[in-house]
Amino acid sequence: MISYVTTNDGKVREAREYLADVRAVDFDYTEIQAAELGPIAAHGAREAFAHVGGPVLVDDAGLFVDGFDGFPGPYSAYVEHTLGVDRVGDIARRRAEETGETPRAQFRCVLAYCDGEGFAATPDAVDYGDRRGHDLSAEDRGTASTTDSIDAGDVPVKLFAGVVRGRIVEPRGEGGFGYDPVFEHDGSTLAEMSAAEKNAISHRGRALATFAEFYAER
Ligand SMILES: O=P(O)(O)OP(=O)(O)OP(=O)(O)OC[C@H]1O[C@@H](n2cnc3c(O)ncnc32)[C@H](O)[C@@H]1O
Repeated sequence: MISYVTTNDGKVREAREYLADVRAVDFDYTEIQAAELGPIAAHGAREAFAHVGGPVLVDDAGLFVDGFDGFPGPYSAYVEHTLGVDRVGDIARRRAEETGETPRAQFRCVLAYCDGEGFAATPDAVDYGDRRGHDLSAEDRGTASTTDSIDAGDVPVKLFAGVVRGRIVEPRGEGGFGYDPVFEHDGSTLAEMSAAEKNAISHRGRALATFAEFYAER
């Protein structure tokens, strides 16, 4: 049984489509300040593992707007709760109008898995999947996933990353959660998609699919 450690029900709904053997655990782990999602998720996974005492998955995600050098990125939750999704969308679109650029963005998700055991390969560098995402950016249709491991610190953690590219639009749709209404991928906002449609292309869906493969073999 894996404990999916989050306070966000939307994440758990999406995770259940990939993992039968999962329970939601509402544990508020420390979110360290970092420019990237990987270290935040890894730190959270170690803390959650110490709390739960069994296999845990911590999910750190964010919206990275191209014209803002990736902001709000790791601060997406804070910005959602302070500015709000609609205002983030307004600002991104207004800036794009001024510069004549398309308001491109990407969602990234990093899942950090920890079960107290080691992993076979543990390279130092953590790849969040954005390189591959950028390769596909021309049509705003790219999705990608990667895996990596980091063993800095006492307990090994394995990371699974996913990315989806798209553009910021006026809010549309009732589904999903968070920034989904203002993020369009291939003609639909994520909030206009069913959970299965979103999972098929989303940052979290890619990361979960890669994790599910790994877990099935473990
Ligand atoms: O930390 P936990 O408890 O898991 O829950 P959280 O909602 O605070 O999650 P994050 O720290 O990962 O913050 C991510 C922010 O990005 C948003 N977000 C994450 N995944 C998303 C998705 O698939 N679609 C839209 N918004 C998403 C989410 O609403 C938050 O504002």
